Amino acid sequence: MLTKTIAAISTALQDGAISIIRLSGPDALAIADSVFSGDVLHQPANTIRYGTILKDGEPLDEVLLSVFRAPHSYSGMDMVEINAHGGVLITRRILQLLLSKGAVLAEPGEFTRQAFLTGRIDLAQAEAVNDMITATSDAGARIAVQGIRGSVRKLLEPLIDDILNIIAQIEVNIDYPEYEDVEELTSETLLPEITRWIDRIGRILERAAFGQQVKKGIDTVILGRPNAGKSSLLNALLEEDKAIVTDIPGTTRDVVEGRVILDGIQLNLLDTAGIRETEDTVEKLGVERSRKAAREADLVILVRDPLATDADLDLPELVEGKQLIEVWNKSDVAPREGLSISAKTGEIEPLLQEIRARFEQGLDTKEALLSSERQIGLLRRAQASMMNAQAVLQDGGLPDMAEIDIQEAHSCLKEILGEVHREDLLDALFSRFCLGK
Ligand SMILES: Nc1nc2c(c(=O)[nH]1)N(C=O)[C@@H](CNc1ccc(C(=O)N[C@@H](CCC(=O)O)C(=O)O)cc1)CN2
Ligand SMILES: Nc1nc2c(ncn2[C@@H]2O[C@H](COP(=O)(O)OP(=O)(O)OP(=O)(O)O)[C@@H](O)[C@H]2O)c(=O)[nH]1
Ligand SMILES: [Mg+2]
Repeated sequence: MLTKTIAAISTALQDGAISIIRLSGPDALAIADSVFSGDVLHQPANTIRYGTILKDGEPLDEVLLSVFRAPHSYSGMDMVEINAHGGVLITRRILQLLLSKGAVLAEPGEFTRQAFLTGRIDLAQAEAVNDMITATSDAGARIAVQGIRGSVRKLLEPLIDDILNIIAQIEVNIDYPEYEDVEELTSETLLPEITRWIDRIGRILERAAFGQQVKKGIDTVILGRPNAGKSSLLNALLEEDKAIVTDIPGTTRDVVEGRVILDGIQLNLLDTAGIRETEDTVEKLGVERSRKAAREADLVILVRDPLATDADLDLPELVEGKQLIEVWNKSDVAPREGLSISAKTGEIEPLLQEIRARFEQGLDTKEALLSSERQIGLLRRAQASMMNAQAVLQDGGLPDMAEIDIQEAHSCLKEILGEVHREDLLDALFSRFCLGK
């Protein structure tokens, strides 16, 4: 796999000021040398040179060419970057020329895959590179840059080391039970250790759920009685007249979507039909959609109408397990104690502050955050294995009977960093990357 030299266009395929064609692999320098006016083979590492790309002696483009030498490059292999005039046609011609000289067209994410396989980065760092490209909010980008810098390894390595130490101790106890210098490991000493690991993993998982929300945006549903001012609130949050507002209860029938970034945190907003008993077929379907949206939300903003006479909504089953913020609307005519806003006049600052307070926590701390589905799945498996080990010991089992579960947990944690990996899973992971990354 690491014997071929790959090439790809790393900039977007559209006319632009400059485009970059990348080469990576053992023949990168030689292939570049065969098409460049200057001497690439003797060009010092990490330098850029001016020259011409030549095809059969004919000049194709005037370019800048950079050289990186293994292992000090993005991919960890020899690399060349050609900075061309950014037209789609000329960029493609240069790529074709490189392919004709023996380079192989890269697969999506293959430069980053090389970086992983040469050991320059771990798998969590590779995932963070893609997270950076797909980030849609400042908060998402902040988590990604920490990930690129290796935050996941920093977070997990102490735990992995602790577990490995215990495994080693169990094995020594099995192999040399009579050995005097080895401290004997009993279920009594091991059990609290395992409980602590379960807690540690649990805390990481809790924060990971938060990291995941930040990455995809917080699915936020605006819920309430008809006429409470939900659509007005959506419009105020978006600063745009997106949803229809009238004084007729039951105006909103279908779900209306919007997206807003609040201090770097993305809210995926859904305005919904007011919830009430109704015989109207269309409205009924709308109410059902409101309930469904609420069930799938991360955050429910319950809008209360101080002018309404009907009973408040009682939604325990809908909001269970999610963040709930209750606001009184129409503060311009009927201010209330507690969170009180006016969607109509745009005075919604108290609500914004409450949202910030709920979701900002942890964002500016330097503490690392997991956010990938793959990583979280593995972490859950590690936790489940540790719980098995805990149960074995609690049932009076000896440490060596819990070893297999502890080992399983250990291997899940290592898999997060890619220290054990399966080729097909790597294929799936890197296929989500851009071509040329
Ligand atoms: N032109 C260009 N811009 C780019 C990239 C690139 O590959 N090329 N990157 C990627 O897509 C990102 C930068 N990431 C990079 C990460 C590591 C190395 C690198 O050469 N690392 C070596 C040397 C470090 C050093 O000189 O201190 C190393 O880690 O050993 C380069 C780029 C964003 N911008
Ligand atoms: N005075 C005042 N009126 C408001 C406020 N917010 C909304 N309204 C009015 O309340 C009525 C209903 O507003 P909407 O935003 O359509 O209410 P809704 O909750 O979306 O209603 P449905 O879609 O029918 O469920 C409109 O006449 C709005 O102008 C507010 O903050 N103050
Ligand atoms: Mg509405």
